[in-house]
Amino acid sequence: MKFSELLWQDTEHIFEACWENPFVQGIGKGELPKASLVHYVKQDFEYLNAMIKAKAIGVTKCTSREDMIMFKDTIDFVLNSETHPHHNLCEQAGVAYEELQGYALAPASQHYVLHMLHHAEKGTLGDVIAVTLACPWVYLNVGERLMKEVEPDGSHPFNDWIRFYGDREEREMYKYIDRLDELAETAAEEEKQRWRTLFMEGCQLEYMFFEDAYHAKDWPFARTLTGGEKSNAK
Ligand SMILES: Cc1ncc(C[n+]2csc(CCO)c2C)c(N)n1
Repeated sequence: MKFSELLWQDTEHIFEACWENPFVQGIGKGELPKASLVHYVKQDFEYLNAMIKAKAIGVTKCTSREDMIMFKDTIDFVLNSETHPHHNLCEQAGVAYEELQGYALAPASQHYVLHMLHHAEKGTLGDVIAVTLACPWVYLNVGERLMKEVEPDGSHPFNDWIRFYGDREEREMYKYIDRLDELAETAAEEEKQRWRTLFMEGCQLEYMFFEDAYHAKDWPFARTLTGGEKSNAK
């Protein structure tokens, strides 16, 4: 069995839970509360900044130009293209994108970001791939299922979001999967177990990201500092 098949076996139930999550189902139905959309974009803008940094750390773990290009292409993609689905959500929420940038992260997304950056910094090339792999894999899975089930057209409120993730060939993601499969062929058992854990945790964090966005779940108390300033404010 390929290593990536084992990853899928470990986490298929989490992919299923992501699909059934009310945020994803709400995208399909074209109905999501404004508060959920706003929370999602606020979190995701910062999450994507962290993803860019994690991939940049990935470059420092490479010994070949080919691997460097793989990370560089994702950085390009996140910087230049992944603003499209955000614009779609902002339009539906009736809020300017710029207004949702620069906020402090809520607990689960903060955990996701710190988890990703920590393991990218201290880990191997395989660790960087494993800790960032749930991100494209979950979105491709959800996007493809939405495409099939909803068959959205221009009149669907989240047509752009669904098509962005479900309607494009994810050659880039398969590069990471193939590379991790290749690394796994010669990796120590202990290292492979670590990659499985990192990927499984990434899938759980993807689920929590949808769940907390839907409920706009934030810190239990206002992030007010003595002196009255809010660190949550821009
Ligand atoms: C929480 C969260 N997870 C995944 C994505 C989707 N995504 C982010 S970067 C990227 C390319 C990296 O391989 C993809 C597919 C998102 N927007 N937000």
